Amino acid sequence: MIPVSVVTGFLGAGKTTLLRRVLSDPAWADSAVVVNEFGEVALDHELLAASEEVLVNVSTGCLCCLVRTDLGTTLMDLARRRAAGEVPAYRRVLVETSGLADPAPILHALMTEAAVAETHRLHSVVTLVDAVLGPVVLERHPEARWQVMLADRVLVTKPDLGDAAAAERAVQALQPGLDVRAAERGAAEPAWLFAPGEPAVPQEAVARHSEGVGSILIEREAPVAALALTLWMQALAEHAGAKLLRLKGLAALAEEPARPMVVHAVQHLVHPPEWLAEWPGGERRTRIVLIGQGIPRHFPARLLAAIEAEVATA
Ligand SMILES: Nc1nc2c(ncn2[C@@H]2O[C@H](COP(=O)(O)OP(=O)(O)OP(=O)(O)O)[C@@H](O)[C@H]2O)c(=O)[nH]1
Repeated sequence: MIPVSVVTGFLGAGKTTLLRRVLSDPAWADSAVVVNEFGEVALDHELLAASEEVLVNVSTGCLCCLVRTDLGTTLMDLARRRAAGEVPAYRRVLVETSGLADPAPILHALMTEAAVAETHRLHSVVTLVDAVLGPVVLERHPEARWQVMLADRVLVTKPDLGDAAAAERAVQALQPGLDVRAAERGAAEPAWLFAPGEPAVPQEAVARHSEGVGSILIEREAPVAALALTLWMQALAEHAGAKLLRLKGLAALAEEPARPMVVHAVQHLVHPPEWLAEWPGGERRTRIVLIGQGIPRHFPARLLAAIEAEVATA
């Protein structure tokens, strides 16, 4: 039986950061990782793959809605390749769900779908709650509440930026007595994170979602001036505020087009950019995904064009 652990948590809570850290530990590098993202392009896959030699499978779309076909097929296909020696003999599977996933149908499928349940065992569910936005997110988004209610343990992330104790109280209000710890940038003990849990079999096979959430893709062939990009992200975070659930992507800067800058924002919080050593797949193109609730479709691209024009004339 192959143990499967589910890593969940709302958009931008720090799931990819945690997995990168876990996979850099030699004792945990023999894990297969299945990443699911919401949005039109998959970036986590590139961020993870760019940093580590791991198995990554991606499906864009919502795993909890595609779960019958996608997750089951992915796990069975991986297991077949493992048995055939086509991929390393991984010892466990870590599933990173999309931030918008209701974990109930995912857990339901893992535990009840015959072929999967015969070869895989649901081992544990760890949910990430961000210390900055966690309490508000838990109040506003049903997916985030289900993620906590179905967790075996919760890791509070970004304690360096927010009130970890308040986030823990919000978590305990949903599941009193839950094992909660805080760690910065995924620096939690993997043996604790992935200790065996007692996942409940949820009744729900159908996902429950926040209303009106959609993704917008910004693509650019020409590099963008660093100042324009920074001003655009700040303006979006300030003006779209809570409607901007997530922004992330790879940007080609006019000042340094040879390597991609990784940009991240979560609601009003703009994280400092990071750099990748090279463009994944060699494609030097800015690709930024916004996940929003009620953001007009053309607003982000028009705002960027207006700021670029302003910066060019300054
Ligand atoms: N200061 C600080 N930043 C963090 C911490 N954990 C994650 N981040 C930053 O938060 C941003 C989002 O982190 P990700 O790991 O991409 O979050 P995610 O949950 O995988 O995001 P989605 O897949 O879009 O839901 C990145 O800029 C990270 O560097 C932390 O503990 N402290």
